[in-house]
Amino acid sequence: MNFMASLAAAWQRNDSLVCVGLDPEPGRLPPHLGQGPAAIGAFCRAIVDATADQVCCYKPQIAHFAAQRAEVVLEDLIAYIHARHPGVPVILDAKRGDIGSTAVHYATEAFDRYGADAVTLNPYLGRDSAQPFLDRADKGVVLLCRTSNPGAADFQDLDVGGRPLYQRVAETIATRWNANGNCLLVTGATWPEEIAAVRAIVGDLPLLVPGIGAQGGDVEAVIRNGATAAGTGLLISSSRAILYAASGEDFAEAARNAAASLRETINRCRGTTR
Ligand SMILES: O=C(O)c1cc(=O)[nH]c(=O)n1[C@@H]1O[C@H](COP(=O)(O)O)[C@@H](O)[C@H]1O
Repeated sequence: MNFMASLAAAWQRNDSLVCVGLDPEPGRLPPHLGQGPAAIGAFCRAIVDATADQVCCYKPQIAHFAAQRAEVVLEDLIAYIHARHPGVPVILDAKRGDIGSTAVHYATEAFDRYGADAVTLNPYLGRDSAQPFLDRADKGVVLLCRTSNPGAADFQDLDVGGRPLYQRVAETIATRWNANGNCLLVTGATWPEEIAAVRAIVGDLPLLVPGIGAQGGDVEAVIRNGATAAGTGLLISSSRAILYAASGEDFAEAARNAAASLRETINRCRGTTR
């Protein structure tokens, strides 16, 4: 099944728009797990097993693994998710972006080495930098549009012919880069007005929305401004608020409760609470 179809199926099956970000931080692992790559693997597997029926996808962030020499742990983790929780897609958060001849290798890395179902990209270098990813029609290509961080406006809001750059990015990707129907955009939860502006431009194109939880984004505003008419179209991502809900031996149970609570809040806002 291609990425968009498995995402739609996961939205439906788990009645969830929650994306759990897998961002293991060495200083925040539960002490009883120890430290190092093996502890990172055990931590992430426990989080996944505790939350898999509450989510529509996972999003491991590559630097959190690579910085700890745990790339093999990341490979094994993505294989583990596919084997133990089939149908839950995995977005590799790598924010790649380079000239085409190098981008080919980044695409191979994300999809063939790591086995990710989708990957985040920075579109700054333009169409040819994204083409090796766009050509993988079965995979998702998640492009930064209006990011969640405080400095997002520095470049993304610059006026380009009467409209801010991020709106040009949204329009160009939705109308010209999405020939295979495999594009998504990143719009931070911390900027709800910008989410509404992007939604108005891109129709039902899915939006990855990080910034809930630790960054303080408002779930209700995200749903109001970003949900499609069908009440989906969003992957609402939270990492630290779920991963580090507790630091003791109950960390996985606490993560499950945090993910379930976010799912409930989202579903209340979109009116699908069962
Ligand atoms: O592409 C991303 O995932 C991303 C885009 C963005 O605009 N803001 C953003 O925070 N992220 C990522 O989403 C995660 C947010 O983590 P928390 O703030 O702990 O939920 C981090 O892994 C960020 O790298």
